[in-house]
Amino acid sequence: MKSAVIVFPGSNCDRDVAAALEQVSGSKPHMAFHKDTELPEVDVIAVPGGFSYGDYLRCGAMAAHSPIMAVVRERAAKGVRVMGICNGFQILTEAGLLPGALIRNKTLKYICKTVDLKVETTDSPFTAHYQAGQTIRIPVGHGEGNYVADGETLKRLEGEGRVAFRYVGAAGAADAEGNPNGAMNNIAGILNEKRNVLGMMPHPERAFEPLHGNTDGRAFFDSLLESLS
Ligand SMILES: NC(=O)CC[C@H](N)C(=O)O
Repeated sequence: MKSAVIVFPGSNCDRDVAAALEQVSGSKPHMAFHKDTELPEVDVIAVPGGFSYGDYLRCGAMAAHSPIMAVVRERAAKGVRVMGICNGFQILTEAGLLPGALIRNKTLKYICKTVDLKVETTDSPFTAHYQAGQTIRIPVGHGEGNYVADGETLKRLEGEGRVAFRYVGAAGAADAEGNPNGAMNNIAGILNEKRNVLGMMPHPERAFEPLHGNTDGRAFFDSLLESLS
């Protein structure tokens, strides 16, 4: 599995996601800079978390217009798997690669904690290694993770099984109690129509190896590897 990680000024999860990709695939990801206008042939592109361009004007708004994103858009259209984690999810929505938007958390506070997520679909190259309906624990760290979309978009996401992960309460049911940011329909992660682009606010790369205290994110990367074999 060949991969690339996009590095913006202010990215801070680029190395974490690169470490997970390297461990799972055995090959070092190509680290691409925001100003680059080319990428080597890769199977997977990671748009990592962080504070690209200092989160001005909105999280992800400026990064979405950086030169490398034209290449990411092109590759996504060709079916390359593109994952946006946290700030990466914000960038992919700002770039129009995923529908909806991420606005400020309902508490107006930055939230950093581990949350329960329900795996809503295993029909994607990012989630095939989980069990449908499985509850996993993954860390979040964001100020603008509140997913919003118009009614028509939500209906399509739900109807087409494109909600990948949902925040759940302690009992494993989708509910407001487990939802840290106020996201509509408790949405934590979504897929595009072709299911090769995924965005999620929680960080699977922060729950990847035993040293992290939790390995529930590992299956995310294993799914990608397996989808390519
Ligand atoms: N960890 C992150 O990617 C943070 C995302 C973004 N800067 C926010 O605060 O919402």
